[in-house]
Amino acid sequence: MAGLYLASQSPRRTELLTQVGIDHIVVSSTYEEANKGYDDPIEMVKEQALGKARAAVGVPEGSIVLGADTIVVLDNQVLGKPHDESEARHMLERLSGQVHSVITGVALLIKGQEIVFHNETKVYFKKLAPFEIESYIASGEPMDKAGAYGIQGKGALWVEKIEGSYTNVVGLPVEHVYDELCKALGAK
Ligand SMILES: Cc1cn([C@H]2C[C@H](O)[C@@H](COP(=O)(O)OP(=O)(O)OP(=O)(O)O)O2)c(=O)[nH]c1=O
Repeated sequence: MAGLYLASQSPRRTELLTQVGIDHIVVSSTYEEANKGYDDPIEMVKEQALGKARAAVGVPEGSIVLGADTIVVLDNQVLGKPHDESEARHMLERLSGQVHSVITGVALLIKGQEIVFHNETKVYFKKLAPFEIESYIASGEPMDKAGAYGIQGKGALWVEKIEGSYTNVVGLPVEHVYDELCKALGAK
């Protein structure tokens, strides 16, 4: 397989690819995310993923490039990464006791094609007490994560159940990525 370049600074995405044995090289992307101006959250994450992949830096000709973008959607409203603690508090208060979707858009640039898809997981959140929200924010965990929580960390305490892919919530639906890679490479 041609080399796979992951255009992402998310530690979770490289960990997930490593976990399942997909060799890759992490590179940066010059793409600037803009979460505004989209009516459809799915179109938004797909566009952002494609933008990140297209703007990958230092990728040799003929390589495979992967870009991804993850958001939380509650009542048709997009929750990205909180800018500060008060935004994180507000997000967690809104998620408390509710069901939301985590949507990841993925773009694969492979053999001259742009393959773009998404994956959606429903997450059922427990009701959070104010002291739980405060101690969670004080832990620092919410700050670099869409929706201000990490299911792979202390945020696991707030999740009652999920419907769909777990890895998708963490930031990259690796089983879906693997299927698309196999299809594109004619391996399956
Ligand atoms: C909901 C959820 C999100 N997240 C993370 C995954 C993503 O890293 C982040 C969403 O932000 P993204 O903008 O998708 O990604 P990023 O800025 O971290 O990295 P890059 O743009 O360079 O690819 O939220 C978790 O780690 N756990 C969770 O449970």
